[in-house]
Amino acid sequence: MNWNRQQPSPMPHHRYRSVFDRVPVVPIERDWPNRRTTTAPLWVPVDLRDGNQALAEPMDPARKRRFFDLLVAIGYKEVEVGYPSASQTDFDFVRRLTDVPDDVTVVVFTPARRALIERTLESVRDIRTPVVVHLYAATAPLWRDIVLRRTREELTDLILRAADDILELSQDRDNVRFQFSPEVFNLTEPDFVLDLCNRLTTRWDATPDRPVVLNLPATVEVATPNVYADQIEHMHKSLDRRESVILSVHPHNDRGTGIACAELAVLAGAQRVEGCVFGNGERTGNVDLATLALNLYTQGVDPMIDFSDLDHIRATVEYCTRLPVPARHPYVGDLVHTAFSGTHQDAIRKGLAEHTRRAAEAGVPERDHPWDVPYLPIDPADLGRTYDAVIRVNSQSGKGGIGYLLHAEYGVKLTPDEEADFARHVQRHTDRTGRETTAAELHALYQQVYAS
Ligand SMILES: CC(=O)SCCNC(=O)CCNC(=O)[C@H](O)C(C)(C)COP(=O)(O)OP(=O)(O)OC[C@H]1O[C@@H](n2cnc3c(N)ncnc32)[C@H](O)[C@@H]1OP(=O)(O)O
Ligand SMILES: CC(C)C(=O)C(=O)O
Repeated sequence: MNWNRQQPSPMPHHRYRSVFDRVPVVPIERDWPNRRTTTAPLWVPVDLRDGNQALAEPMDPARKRRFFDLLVAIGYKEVEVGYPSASQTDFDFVRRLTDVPDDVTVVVFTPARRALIERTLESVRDIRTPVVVHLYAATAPLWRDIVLRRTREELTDLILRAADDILELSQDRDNVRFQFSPEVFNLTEPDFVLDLCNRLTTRWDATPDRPVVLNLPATVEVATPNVYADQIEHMHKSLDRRESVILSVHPHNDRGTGIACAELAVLAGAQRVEGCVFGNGERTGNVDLATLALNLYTQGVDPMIDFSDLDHIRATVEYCTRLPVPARHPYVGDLVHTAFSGTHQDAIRKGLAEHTRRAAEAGVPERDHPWDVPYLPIDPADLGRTYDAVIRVNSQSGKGGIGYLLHAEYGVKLTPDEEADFARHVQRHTDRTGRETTAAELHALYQQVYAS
């Protein structure tokens, strides 16, 4: 019997090439599949630069400042604050950042052009706290050939001259460190990008006390995450002065696997991750730092960032970016802690009751007891949320969810037989209306049905 009846699609897939035909992927003895992540990497939000450049209306200074203050308040210790040579707004915002806490590093982003480097360094002239000057240039062949129109040698020359300019213009500034990003690292020949990175750490004289950040972006995501992990592990194992380099990654999300790329890259040796708090950024966005942090949290690892008031963080980010967070967004979306379906509701209800029972038995507050509730990978209360939205009723629901809601909202406790009977009435009602039934409507229906 032929169970596979799929037909070739009419779409011209022959126009596209596998990543393995676009860039040499060095075969490596990979260690990353056997590793575990037990500590948080250094997080660097780039919302004020990469996120900002993706907005139809870039943030005004007030919005930028509000975003910056939020990032610092929740625990980020390094923040990319802008592209100061891009606009007067960006420049002025950075110029005014003279009250940054001592333990927070600001990163400023610049292309490899002397005049723009001068402007960038001018923007941080009065900042006494740590500063990273972040130089970027595209290194992948497609960009070299058609955008920059330079050979490998010419591009190396351009980048090293820019590195020298940065060195010269910051020579009396002890608080300045350096970062380089070979843009579209993931489509760049490994020998070329390795050579370039090594030349930069030599030129900038990277030391353990004054490490250079080498940030290897998947500027446009083009491969499955294991390929990116291999590329990162190759660099991790091959770079000169490794102990004087902070190896950083900067995934985008074109294939929807930015999170996986970052997680595997950390296993592969990356120490630092750049992204945006809820994944804003060019096209499908930068990697989502909130999801990455909370993924760690749900493995029992301290993310080192405080997401315990997630709705406040979300409201601030939505205000600053003018972009709504979708209902299904991991951890923070309106519907991510909600079950409409009957068997899930039943499991959650039993799981919550069992959680309460076990905590009491152990003699610890419920908020301290290990969390193990079916279908809820995280306790909504840990994110500052209530259990109000955990169960909602429509035609997909069953007696368990209906009973839970009536009890939780109105203190009406039904016996199992009563629940089963009332659920039949609710089912008829939800089938007829086709809508969700609120707790209030449920209660009204209950009173109507059992009035006498
Ligand atoms: C992956 C990333 O996120 S990279 C960051 C992208 N972000 C931004 O572009 C936002 C801010 N940018 C800007 O405000 C402007 O692009 C500026 C001020 C930097 C430059 O503006 P303009 O001088 O008008 O140039 P334009 O925007 O057209 O950029 C194209 C030029 O930059 C060159 N260029 C591109 N990247 C780089 C780089 N990293 N270093 C040096 N030159 C570069 C291109 O080759 C091109 O030069 P050409 O005109 O000689 O062909
Ligand atoms: C140049 C860098 C860091 C970048 O924004 C990207 O490649 O997406």
